Amino acid sequence: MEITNSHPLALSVGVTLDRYIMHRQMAFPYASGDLSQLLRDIALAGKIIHREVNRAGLIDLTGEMGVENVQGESQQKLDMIADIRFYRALRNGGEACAIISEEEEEIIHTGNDNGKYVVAIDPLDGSSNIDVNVSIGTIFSIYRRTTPVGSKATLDDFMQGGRKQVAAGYILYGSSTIMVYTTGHSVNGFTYDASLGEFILSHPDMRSPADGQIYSYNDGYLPEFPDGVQHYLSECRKRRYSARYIGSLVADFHRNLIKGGIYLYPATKKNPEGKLRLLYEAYPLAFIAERAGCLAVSQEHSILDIDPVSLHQRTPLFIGSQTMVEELVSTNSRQPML
Ligand SMILES: O=P(O)(O)OC[C@H]1O[C@](O)(COP(=O)(O)O)[C@@H](O)[C@@H]1O
Ligand SMILES: [Mg+2]
Ligand SMILES: [Mg+2]
Repeated sequence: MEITNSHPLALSVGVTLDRYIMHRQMAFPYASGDLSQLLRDIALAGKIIHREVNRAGLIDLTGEMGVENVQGESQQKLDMIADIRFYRALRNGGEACAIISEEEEEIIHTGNDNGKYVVAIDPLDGSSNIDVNVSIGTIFSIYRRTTPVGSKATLDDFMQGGRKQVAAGYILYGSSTIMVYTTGHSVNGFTYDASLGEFILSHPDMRSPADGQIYSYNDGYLPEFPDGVQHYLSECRKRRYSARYIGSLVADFHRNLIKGGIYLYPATKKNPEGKLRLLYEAYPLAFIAERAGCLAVSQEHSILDIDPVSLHQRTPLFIGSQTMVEELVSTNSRQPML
């Protein structure tokens, strides 16, 4: 029996993340490969967390740590594990000189003062879903440092603004684990094949539908939402759109990115500035959203145009299909949103 290239037993495994990154790098003759290595380091940490998430119930990784993070939220064990795993992968990789994390109050210096990049990270997004086996994720944002290489990174390196991100992405630990990221051009998704230990290109050049029929928000807070938002949501209901809310931003965002939809988390009494964090939740997802044809706003402003002032600042977030976000904003301009 002759085995040819197209023989069903010899099907190609597809384009691995490593190979994809290498090819992309070749498109930039002056690229040093540092950003490529940093993306690989993040993927490595993602593989480790994939393993920990999958067996969390077997190795006592569920439940709370019994301490609170800088947000005043009770830290889950997996929040800490993910935080440590990313710190180690970025420290050992050598490309990131500093990190900010949802789980840490201050800037974390990795000791790689010659590293050219800084990373803002939500090591585990959707913490309330960890113990109940619902999709959770990791969100990351990368900047080229502005402080001199060789020196200690400072707050300035993280206060550059959303449009200065050089890369952003997320890893979704769901029915499959997928890493989605952009370096400012196309958005691509790579599904993890644990049997090979490789992320494989499964969602090339992701483009989101211009419109959608899915809306995602926590209905428990509806009475506190501004009139403009309540009016928009009642329109969605009238049109019999589907209400879908997983309670993990990454998972709700990913579904809406693929199917068309909108995720809303306005300011509430509990979170008058909004709940989601600008630097490691809103900025990176807005960077991806805009490159996939979506919009991300807070009130009238694009999320990427909000000036950063502090490491853990929050923002209202409305993100999703262009037509839906535009309609929400115009509904707002007719009725006060906040
Ligand atoms: O429980 P609520 O108020 O609906 O908030 C859910 C939102 O908060 C988050 O869990 C915040 O992220 P973390 O889990 O990383 O703290 C989002 O993932 C999610 O969309
Ligand atoms: Mg989060
Ligand atoms: Mg988190």
